[in-house]
Amino acid sequence: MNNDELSVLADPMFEQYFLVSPDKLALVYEAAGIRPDDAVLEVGAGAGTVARNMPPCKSLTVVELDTRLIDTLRRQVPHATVIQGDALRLVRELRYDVLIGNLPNVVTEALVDVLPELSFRTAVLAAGQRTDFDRLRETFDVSEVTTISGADFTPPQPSVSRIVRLTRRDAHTSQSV
Ligand SMILES: C[S@@+](CC[C@H](N)C(=O)[O-])C[C@H]1O[C@@H](n2cnc3c(N)ncnc32)[C@H](O)[C@@H]1O
Repeated sequence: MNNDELSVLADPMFEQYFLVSPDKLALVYEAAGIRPDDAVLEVGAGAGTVARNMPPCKSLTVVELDTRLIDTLRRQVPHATVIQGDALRLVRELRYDVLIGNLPNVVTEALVDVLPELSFRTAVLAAGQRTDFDRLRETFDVSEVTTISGADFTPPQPSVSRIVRLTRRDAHTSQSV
């Protein structure tokens, strides 16, 4: 799927900017630390530009709210389980080791509130400059991976987002023992 086709699909009402920068995608995959036996969940999967090159894993599930994008996701990521629905509900219902998300900022804010209740190992999330991750530091190691904006996306995203990595502290401890 080329950039013109992605631009036609994008709906600003849903803050649909699709991450296409190979360099930034590589940083997302590296930060996620996906292992071959991991179940991976991507929320707000858009047109599948992140999911289509996800590193090998046991299973890949992608969630997207916009019904218009579901057929595109099925075509772009044929090996994934594609679910149409609300990420805020599905993150609680599904089981996964790694969570990846680039949701609208208001949805990410709500997602951050529920993260401590969930049982994933690592999350890599795009977030606005104002999203406060400090409240998660008791439960997670929090680090900023990079920023994404402008031509990293198709169509270009006017604002700057941060890519933030969260690793559960107890998962970190058990790996290093
Ligand atoms: C900025 S786009 C990112 C798409 C893709 N992850 C990427 O980086 O190319 C955000 C996506 O989240 C979807 N979205 C918005 N609210 C959502 C929700 N509550 N649950 C699931 N997806 C949602 C939008 O339809 C849109 O496709």
